[in-house]
Amino acid sequence: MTVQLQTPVWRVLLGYVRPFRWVLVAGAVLSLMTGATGLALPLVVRELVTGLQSDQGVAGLLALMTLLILGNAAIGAYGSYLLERTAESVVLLARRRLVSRLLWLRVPAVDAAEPGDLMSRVTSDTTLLRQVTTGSFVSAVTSTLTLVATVVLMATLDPVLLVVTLGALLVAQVVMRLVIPRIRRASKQAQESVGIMGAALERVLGALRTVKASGAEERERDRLHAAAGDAYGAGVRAAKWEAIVGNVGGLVMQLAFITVIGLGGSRVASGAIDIGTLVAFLLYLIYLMPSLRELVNAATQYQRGAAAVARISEVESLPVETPGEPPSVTHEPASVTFERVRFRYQPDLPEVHRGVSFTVPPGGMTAFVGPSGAGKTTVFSLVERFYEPESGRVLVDGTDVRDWPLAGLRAAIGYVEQDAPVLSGTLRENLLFGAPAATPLEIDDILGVTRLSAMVARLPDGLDTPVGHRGIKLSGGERQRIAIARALLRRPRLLLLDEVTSQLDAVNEAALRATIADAATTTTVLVVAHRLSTVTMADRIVVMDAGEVRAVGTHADLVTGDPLYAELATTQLLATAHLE
Ligand SMILES: Nc1ncnc2c1ncn2[C@@H]1O[C@H](COP(=O)(O)OP(=O)(O)OP(=O)(O)O)[C@@H](O)[C@H]1O
Repeated sequence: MTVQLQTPVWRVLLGYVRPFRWVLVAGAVLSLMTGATGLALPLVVRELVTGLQSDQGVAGLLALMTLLILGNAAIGAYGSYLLERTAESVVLLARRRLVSRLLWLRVPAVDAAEPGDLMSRVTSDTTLLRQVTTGSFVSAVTSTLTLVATVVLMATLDPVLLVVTLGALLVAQVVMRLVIPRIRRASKQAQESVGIMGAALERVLGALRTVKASGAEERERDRLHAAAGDAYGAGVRAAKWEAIVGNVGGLVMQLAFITVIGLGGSRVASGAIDIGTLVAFLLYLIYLMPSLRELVNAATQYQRGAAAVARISEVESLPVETPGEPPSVTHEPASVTFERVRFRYQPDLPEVHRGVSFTVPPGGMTAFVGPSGAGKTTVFSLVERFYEPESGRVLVDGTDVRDWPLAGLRAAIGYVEQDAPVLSGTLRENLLFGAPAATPLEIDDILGVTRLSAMVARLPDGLDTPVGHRGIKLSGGERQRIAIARALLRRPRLLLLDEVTSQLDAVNEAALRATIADAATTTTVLVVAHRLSTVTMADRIVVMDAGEVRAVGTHADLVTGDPLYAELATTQLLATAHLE
């Protein structure tokens, strides 16, 4: 997925953080208070050292020190809890936003994406936002402030020693500038490899039987190992640069420490500063280190987060559907009209519909026949408005589908796809998927109609039996009938059945034909049919070939009137002769 981002990464990040700004400010203030109590300590120590030297009472100072230490710990703990909690909230927000986006993605965008990669963006990339929120934004602010305050306090103690310290800070800064872009690149690669792994996993686990039957386990393992290896390589590269940045910083500070001790010692000896001041200065130098480390950390976390944000924003910039008004409840059969519809799936692919026109009046049954690839399933996809025509119009009940509220349009339609998908969950969940408000009586009724009652009765848990991932525990015919039952339960105005009889045995097929005939009395039924027996009972047959409608008529009309149909009828449509 390569979508060019318009908004700079920090802006996108701020967008995620904005709802929590006040908690973050509170967390930052607490962090600063921790810093301030920490910074006050060396001053108290200096007084203590001076007090001890001159034999003054130091009980008060000791009590103040204890208070500062305890206060520092308590405020620090609460502050970091607040920040971590907020960071979790940012992740939650990002995940919810992504999920809300994903479910409404337009179908062409889904066609172009890898589900496993999309999944890794929701699960893995979002976790990186966690560190950015606390590790980056807040730390950057608080450690900068602490750093500045420390430096100011150091300046008041001894400007000469400060110059040495600033020199060290400058070196650390140069190193950071060199290394940080490399961390970002490595992080992006690591996240991309995780996405590739997700996609490869989804592909393999989704078709594990085929993988096994093809003996492809080892090859697929190698692909996955390679992706995992890439993620490892990129992760190690990032770790290497992070280690360099972190330790160069530490090294520079230690050198500064040694220099300050040497130089400071000689300044104490010459009487330029007293010993208490040197001790306090050294303590500040020690305090400087965590702030500096945090700043480096903030910068590296930001780079990691930036890589993740880029991947998250790519998903957020994909086109989504707007469901529109809630559907009105009517069950009248609907009409369907195609007016010179031209359509291609992608701009660089050939046309799949090359001026398709037909009209289906309300009610009755219409069969679509034609060679494989003629564009029959595409008719259904356009009626559902999964895609939009390049030119021409698709009308349902006389209204262009683009002018229908999407939710209303789809509520009017019951659609059984070619491979009749069943979702993991129980049978009941599958049946109620399209009609959550259906009553037990209606379910019973539909089970009878789709000849599922006997099968359900045989199951120990009846309707509450889990069907397995994609209904793997069901037979192909059972899956098809459940998909049909699910569509019928919606009491649709328009029923789209794509090759629903293909996997049924003769008895069930005859039963289903009766069901379809029954449905056609109250609903408009469109079927893509591969069985002659289904086609012959249709009120009208639309013969499609190479993206065009060749002929429309009844079986009797077409057998004599259309050579392609006559050929299909004798050679390609599956005849169930013994039942006819
Ligand atoms: N999502 C898609 N992206 C790109 N091309 C597609 C997509 N779906 C279908 N096609 C192409 O569009 C053409 C028509 O497909 P369609 O599924 O409408 O044919 P069909 O008549 O239903 O065929 P069959 O009887 O084999 O199911 C085919 O050449 C197919 O390769």
